[in-house]
Amino acid sequence: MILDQLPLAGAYNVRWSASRDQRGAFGRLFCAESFAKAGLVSQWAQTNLSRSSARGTLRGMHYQTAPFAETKLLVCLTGRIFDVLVDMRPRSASFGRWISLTLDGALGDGVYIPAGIAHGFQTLSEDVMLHYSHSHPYRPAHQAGLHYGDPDLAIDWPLTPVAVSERDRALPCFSRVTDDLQKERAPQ
Ligand SMILES: Cc1cn([C@H]2C[C@H](O)[C@@H](COP(=O)(O)OP(=O)(O)O[C@H]3O[C@H](C)C(=O)[C@H](O)[C@H]3O)O2)c(=O)[nH]c1=O
Repeated sequence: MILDQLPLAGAYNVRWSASRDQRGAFGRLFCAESFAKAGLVSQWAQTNLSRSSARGTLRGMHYQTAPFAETKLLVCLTGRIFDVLVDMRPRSASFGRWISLTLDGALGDGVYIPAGIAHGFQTLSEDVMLHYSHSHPYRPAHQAGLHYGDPDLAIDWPLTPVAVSERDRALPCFSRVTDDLQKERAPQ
């Protein structure tokens, strides 16, 4: 796999550099040694599989709060998604900035999402399957998120969102969440 730094510090596009032959293709999605050498998380507490049926399905924006803030390695297995990362790290130069990238299951595209980043995606095709590796276990009490339609973030979703969960519809806007985070940014 090939790690390409993204505009948010510590985030990477993880490209599947497969060996191809007459049978098809084979390649690594993750390597503890390579990830540790690159200073990335190299141990996972949990993996998840996410399946979305309809084109336009929107999930997010999610993150876990401390002490269960999690790093994620997401790999697109089938279909295509518009993937979005929002920097929630109070001391980051890109605090409050969002970036997007398209992940294609046919290419085995992945993204490495460091702790402190809110993550969400919208499917660009039907029948999308994603594989998640999480650095920390799931803790419902530490589940947090941002509203995908936050006017301050103005995330440029490519399609009209469909199949948004009630939980995601009720998530707060960035300005409400960051009041506390801004206090963290203030010089000590
Ligand atoms: C993450 C997780 C969820 N669940 C349960 C909780 C809900 O009853 C159900 C669906 O969870 P949720 O609605 O959070 O699933 P998504 O909306 O797809 O969230 C996921 O997609 C967004 C974009 C992410 O980045 C999150 O890391 C990931 O949680 O599975 C578990 O039982 N274990 C788990 O580890």
